[in-house]
Amino acid sequence: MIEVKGLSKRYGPKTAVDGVSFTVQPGMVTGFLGPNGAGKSTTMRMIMGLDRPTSGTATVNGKPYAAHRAPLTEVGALLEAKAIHPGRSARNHLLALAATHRIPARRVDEVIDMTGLTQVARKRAGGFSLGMGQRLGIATALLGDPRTLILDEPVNGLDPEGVLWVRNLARYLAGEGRTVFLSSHLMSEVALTADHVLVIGRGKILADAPVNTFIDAETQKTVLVRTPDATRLAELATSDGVTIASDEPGLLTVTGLDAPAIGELAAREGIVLHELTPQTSTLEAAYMALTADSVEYRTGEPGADTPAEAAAPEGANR
Ligand SMILES: Nc1ncnc2c1ncn2[C@@H]1O[C@H](COP(=O)(O)OP(=O)(O)OP(=O)(O)O)[C@@H](O)[C@H]1O
Repeated sequence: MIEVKGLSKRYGPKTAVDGVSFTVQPGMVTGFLGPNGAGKSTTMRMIMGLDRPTSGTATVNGKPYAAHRAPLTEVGALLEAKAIHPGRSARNHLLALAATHRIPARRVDEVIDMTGLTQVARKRAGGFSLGMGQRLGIATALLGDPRTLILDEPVNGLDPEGVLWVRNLARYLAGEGRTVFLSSHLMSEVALTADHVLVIGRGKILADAPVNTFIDAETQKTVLVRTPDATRLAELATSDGVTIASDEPGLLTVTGLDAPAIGELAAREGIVLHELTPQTSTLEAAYMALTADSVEYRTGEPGADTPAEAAAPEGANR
């Protein structure tokens, strides 16, 4: 379990993390989402004792990281900065780490096997592709068979097979009762992997909820209706709290009424329906709705009149 209380980090005038409190529970995968520069990596680094908080506390399995006598068996982390000697082989890197943490050498071969690195384990890590480097980072995180895993962008650089592997691994580890905390920019991936999401924007926690609760809270349910009598149905369905949009003749997107209510209204009025489809909202839509005001680095719309907004400097936010 990870417990963070009132955690803040300031870099000079910049507040990277602003008094965040949350708990990451064992037995599930928690996704950590937020726009670029929102404070995800800084938060994870403070949990791992790599950055000193300006204020607040972070504990893993009940203690600050540095207070654990055998930290690698408590927490395994994949963080962005790679601390591996480029001339060393992956196996030797893991063996050296195992030796200094009293982890048996056979565990090195286990994690090499688990992460699919067997073919390249004796090659210089300096020649590794981004994906192989990620696998080695995950192997390093798993080395101590830790109860808690912190993975910053674990699918970065992985091919589709690698992405699927990380998803299955994260779910498997959570299924064993471990705490799995991972950040990702890939919303569809987080939707498939995580049970719970924490959303951070400009250093503050914006949401802390089960994935489905978060999606329901941040998005409006819509129903797609196809009918040759669209104008009449739209007139009959319009009331307080109901909005109807029509992007093409005969097609309505209804917000504020569910599919059974629309179907029953149509039946009462003798209106023929060709399609009645509840639209499922996505994690991406919920995330976009929530973080719209928290984006630090915003790009202009393609084809918009003012393309100069791309990579706007800090402080130029709206
Ligand atoms: N060492 C540092 N010195 C100064 N500012 C920093 C430092 N590290 C991070 N920051 C700033 O703190 C803020 C949070 O950065 P952080 O890397 O935690 O965000 P993030 O959510 O991980 O972003 P990304 O998704 O782009 O990785 C950013 O504005 C960043 O520029």
